[in-house]
Amino acid sequence: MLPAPLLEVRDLCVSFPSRGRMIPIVEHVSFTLGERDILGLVGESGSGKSVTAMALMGLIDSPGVQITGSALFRGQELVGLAQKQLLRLRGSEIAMIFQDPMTAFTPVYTIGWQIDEQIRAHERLSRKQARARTVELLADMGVPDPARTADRYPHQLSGGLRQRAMIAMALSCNPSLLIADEPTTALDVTVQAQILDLIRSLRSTYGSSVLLITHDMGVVAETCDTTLVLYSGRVAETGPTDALFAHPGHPYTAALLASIPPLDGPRPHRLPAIAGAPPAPLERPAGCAFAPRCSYAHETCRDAPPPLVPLVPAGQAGQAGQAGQNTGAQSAANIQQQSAQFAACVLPAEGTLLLPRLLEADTAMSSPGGIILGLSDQGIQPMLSSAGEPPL
Ligand SMILES: Nc1ncnc2c1ncn2[C@@H]1O[C@H](COP(=O)(O)OP(=O)(O)OP(=O)(O)O)[C@@H](O)[C@H]1O
Repeated sequence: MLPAPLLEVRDLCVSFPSRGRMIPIVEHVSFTLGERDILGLVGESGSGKSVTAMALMGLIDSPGVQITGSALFRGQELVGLAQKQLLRLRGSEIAMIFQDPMTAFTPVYTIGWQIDEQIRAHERLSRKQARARTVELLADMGVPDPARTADRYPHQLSGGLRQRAMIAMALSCNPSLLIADEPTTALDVTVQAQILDLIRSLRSTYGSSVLLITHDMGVVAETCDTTLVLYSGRVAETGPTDALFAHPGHPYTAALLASIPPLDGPRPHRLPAIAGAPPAPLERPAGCAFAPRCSYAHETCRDAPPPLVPLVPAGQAGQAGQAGQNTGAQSAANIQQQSAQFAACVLPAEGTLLLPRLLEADTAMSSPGGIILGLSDQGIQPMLSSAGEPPL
């Protein structure tokens, strides 16, 4: 039996009231974070990453905010949990770090004093014992001369050191879950790499899982086991980072990946940019929110949001079904018999892009080239070989 996940979020929706209407900022977000996993929540500015995290932490205190869905943390429901219980969870089981460490520290006390106090709020320790623990934590975070650094005020530290000190403070209560909201955005590249190393090491040294919020696909690639791509408040795609980078299933993910500078080979003069902008929450189309910017959009993409379906690279579709990884995968013939209309994924010949689309069976069968994966609510199977012939 698979171990229970640390955090299981289902159908999370967050809306804020404005001028007598509710504005849907986050819509039906679902994901699972395993023990000691690092999940990257990625998306452009305004896509709802922070709102998702703040909702999980119970940190949204806007009047009239509506949060629905479920977020089970070790089986305990976070949505609708009383502030008193949330407060107990925060700082003992769940901690959060932010882009700007100055939001975590007050400028008028030394960082050591502030971490000592955080420790003493959760453990019965003397000042001396708390300070010893603070120094140990700072040392673990790679802070040089931690005893002396503890006596410094936040403004006396460099950005990288302040970030390390903030992570030390967040870890002072040994949280099982660390939510890191853009923790490296304000840092230069070298320090950024060090902080990412540190975050990666937390699972082995502290046994923590991390929900890492970023708009940087490079950071995700280097750091996260699993990636969730958020677009305009909705999940575009989620999956193991390696698989998602190798076979992006959503054109938005593919476009984000195309905008990362290549590590080797000639650098393009200009990186491709995604034309247009995400829709405002009240102007989100009924269908896929990315459809207006998507050159692959099909008519049916505009009718309803594409369903999130389990995808496997075309070559592995049959094996996954046999191995039982693909929920109840069945033969293409069965799928054809059962569904006049089904979601299909078209994999172009070069094998780099899977496009989730809703297509009539006939349309899918007549699509030229590539492999077409037919989908019923039971699973996915190839409908055509790469030569365009039915595999049956
Ligand atoms: N308290 C609030 N009341 C109303 N709208 C809000 C509130 N907090 C956030 N929003 C709106 O929710 C949207 C998503 O914001 P959020 O901060 O989650 O985006 P993000 O993906 O984290 O972006 P960034 O990378 O820029 O931080 C924004 O349009 C923002 O204006």
